[in-house]
Amino acid sequence: MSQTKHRPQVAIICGSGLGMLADTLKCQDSFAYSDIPGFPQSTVQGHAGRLVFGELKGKSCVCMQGRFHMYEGHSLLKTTFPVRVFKLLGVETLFVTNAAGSLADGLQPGDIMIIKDHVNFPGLVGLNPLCGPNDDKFGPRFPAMSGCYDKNLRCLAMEIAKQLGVAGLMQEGVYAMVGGPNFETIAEARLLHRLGVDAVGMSTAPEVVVATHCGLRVFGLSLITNKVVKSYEDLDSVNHEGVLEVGRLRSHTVQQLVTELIGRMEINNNTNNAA
Ligand SMILES: O=P(O)(O)O[C@H]1O[C@H](CO)[C@@H](O)[C@H]1O
Ligand SMILES: Nc1nc2[nH]cnc2c(=O)[nH]1
Repeated sequence: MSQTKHRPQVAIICGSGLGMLADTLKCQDSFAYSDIPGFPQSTVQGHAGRLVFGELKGKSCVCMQGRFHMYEGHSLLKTTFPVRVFKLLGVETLFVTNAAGSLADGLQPGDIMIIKDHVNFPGLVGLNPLCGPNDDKFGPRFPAMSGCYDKNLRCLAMEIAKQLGVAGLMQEGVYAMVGGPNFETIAEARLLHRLGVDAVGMSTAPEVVVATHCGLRVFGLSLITNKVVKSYEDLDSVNHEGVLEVGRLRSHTVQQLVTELIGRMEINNNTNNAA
């Protein structure tokens, strides 16, 4: 903390290809992950590996330009370590963003899904960052997850989208985390679709679990970068370059939305409030 004057209230985790969110911060102090004791290193293209502090619309923020994924070989405790650092820095609200594939017919590449809820597939089989001795300093042994994506922030985001003229690109939906790093087989895609999943990715859920455990308010959005192939007749296939490209194309809209939302949201409201 001696290295920066910023005392962040809001933390932002940038998804694949969404690192430009950090560029909007004013009066930046930036630190390479390699210079921060205990921080893992980013190994994925499109995740720069920098922690950026700065101001956004009068609010003090910290932005992870690059997140950690389970498939990189990090333990879940490591992938979510920054969330607990944010809590200790005094952060109240966590913004999580990701790139995801769409399973829902109504979600097209370039659309933005406000995350209403998630299915944490690794968590369902015991791969959960909260496994092991509970640290009561952060939260309870058995935290509720039924309200982990704040309803007020979701509503405010839709209101802002209307004002920005981008409401047509946005809808709420359910995100599922799978382990990766391979993309889905067609049978897996069909299974996820039948289970009611709208978008799938390889991140986010563990961060949200740890954030909710320690009482952070959470807002999440998925940039839809591709349709997940669900038909044996479909010759399309997804690749990481294409994922990053959609991030670049939608960077301005995502930046506008996040900036406005941070500017207009109330701070000091640390209660979980989801429908
Ligand atoms: O979830 P983020 O970090 O946005 O990245 C998504 O994009 C990558 C695949 O292209 C995977 O890492 C997936 O999780
Ligand atoms: N698992 C998964 N992750 C993604 N990240 C971006 N697109 C996808 C996808 O189609 N599947």
